[in-house]
Amino acid sequence: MHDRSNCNASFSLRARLASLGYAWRGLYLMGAREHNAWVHLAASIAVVGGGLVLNVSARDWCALLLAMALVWLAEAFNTAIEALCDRVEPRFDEAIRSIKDIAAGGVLIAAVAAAAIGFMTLGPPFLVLLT
Ligand SMILES: Nc1ncnc2c1ncn2[C@@H]1O[C@H](COP(=O)(O)OP(=O)(O)OP(=O)(O)O)[C@@H](O)[C@H]1O
Repeated sequence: MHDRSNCNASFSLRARLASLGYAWRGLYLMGAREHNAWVHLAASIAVVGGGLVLNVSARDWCALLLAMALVWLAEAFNTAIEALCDRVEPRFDEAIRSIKDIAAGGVLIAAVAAAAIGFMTLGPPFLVLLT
């Protein structure tokens, strides 16, 4: 096992690039294991497609990108917390149940906020397109 305790190691570009690789691996694992990530991916594609078709402003793109990032961030932390919980206690445990439910609640908050932002930014130009 690697010794992870050396906090005073000098700066290394190679190590920074390796960290990026670890982060990409994390995203891949989230996509492979977490079905909710597929839902987020479908929603993200729909939002980006909608933004392009409706030609929304730069300010609206900022809101949409932040909303999508918020959901992905919440889902990533939720997935990591779930994996840690399953590793620590695979059997039924009331504390684990609460921890997982709280993490899931965080995703719900992010998703509701993102949906509201999506409706507020894409809704009006979509209605204009329809009429
Ligand atoms: N070890 C456990 N002890 C007690 N309750 C648990 C345990 N594991 C999961 N749960 C309960 O089941 C719920 C779903 O847990 P799970 O790990 O399947 O997460 P999920 O992400 O909601 O499911 P999915 O695998 O579909 O993404 C949790 O929110 C929690 O209430």
